[in-house]
Amino acid sequence: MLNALFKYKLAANLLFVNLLAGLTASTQIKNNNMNAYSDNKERKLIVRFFSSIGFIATFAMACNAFSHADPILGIMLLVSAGVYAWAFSLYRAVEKSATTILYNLYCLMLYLVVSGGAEGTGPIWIFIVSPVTYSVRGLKKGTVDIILFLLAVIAGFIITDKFNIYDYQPEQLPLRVVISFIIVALLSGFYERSREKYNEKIMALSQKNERLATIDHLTDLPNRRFMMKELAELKHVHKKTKQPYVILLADVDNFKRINDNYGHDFGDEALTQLATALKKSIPEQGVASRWGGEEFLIALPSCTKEQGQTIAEKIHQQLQKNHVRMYGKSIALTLSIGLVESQVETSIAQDIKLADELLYKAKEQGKNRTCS
Ligand SMILES: Nc1nc2c(ncn2[C@@H]2O[C@H](COP(=O)(O)OP(=O)(O)OP(=O)(O)O)[C@@H](O)[C@H]2O)c(=O)[nH]1
Repeated sequence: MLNALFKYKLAANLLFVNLLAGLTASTQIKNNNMNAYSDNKERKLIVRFFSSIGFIATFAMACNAFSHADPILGIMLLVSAGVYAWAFSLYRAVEKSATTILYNLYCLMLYLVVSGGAEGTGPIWIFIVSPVTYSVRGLKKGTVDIILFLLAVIAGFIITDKFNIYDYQPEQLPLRVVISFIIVALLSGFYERSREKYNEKIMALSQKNERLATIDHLTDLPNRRFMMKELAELKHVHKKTKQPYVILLADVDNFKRINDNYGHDFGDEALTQLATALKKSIPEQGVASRWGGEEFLIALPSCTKEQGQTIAEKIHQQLQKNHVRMYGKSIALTLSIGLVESQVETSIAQDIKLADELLYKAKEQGKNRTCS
């Protein structure tokens, strides 16, 4: 009878551990999808999954304990099932829910160790602990928790032996359970470590791709795509707070001639040095972007038309002072700029169109100037 019970519990335990491994693996597959990556969402899913499984398992075990005339075990399991149900309801407070699930599990496991559970098979359940802990806590916190839990289990076995609370048969069972637990914990820890490393790599790759998608590779300035997002944000804030901002649309003068006279490489170098000069000339909260070709769009948050004109003037002066130098050749770049202060009632497209018109006015008026 005891043998059958032992096998049944062992099988149930294995099924449980495999289920947890499966869930962790499916989480990892989902995490591979860079667009859908969200640690927090996955964590919530894991915590909710564990609390529901915990509730179902402990509730079924409680019914079983009552039917086998073991009311104390039955009550303990019922209390535990109640705590799991409560943890499930804490879905949004994910940390609180995770801590509740874990410590409820530890208490129940320690009780099973000390009391022996049903006919001395209680300790078999402790193998659930390491995969649940790592999935919920992560590698570092999980390892600390598992070590503390293991020490408590060893203390539990010593206490049962010393005070004869439960007489384990065969006598070697506690030692074997502890050794197997350590092996399972090490394997789970190793798996969690590779999973975390893999996730870190994916996150780094995702950030790199995101950066590449928003940065112009020649000048290292944000690209047009990034600037469109920035402008949308500025317009949104402007509409809410009425705080003005300015856009400068700048075009390099006679750039075709520079390319023709000095070569394309020199032209590239000129654009790179121009980008550096722009970054130096604008305030820290300003954003200079490469709008396309030899055109640059600069956004100046919390800035009036007059302040924008001062900054545009600074840009003209900076370019006059710092010539582009390469292959022993040196030339002064000049820019024509269209300046627009954003209005609440205008759209981003309208602001850019107006800046473009003003830029061409600057070209018509003889270049190397700002029109607003
Ligand atoms: N070297 C280099 N040249 C570029 C790049 N992008 C655009 N250009 C060149 O910039 C030049 C722009 O010429 P235009 O549109 O005629 O303008 P411009 O010569 O500056 O004349 P204005 O705008 O009237 O002052 C073209 O010859 C493009 O090939 C780039 O990334 N590198």
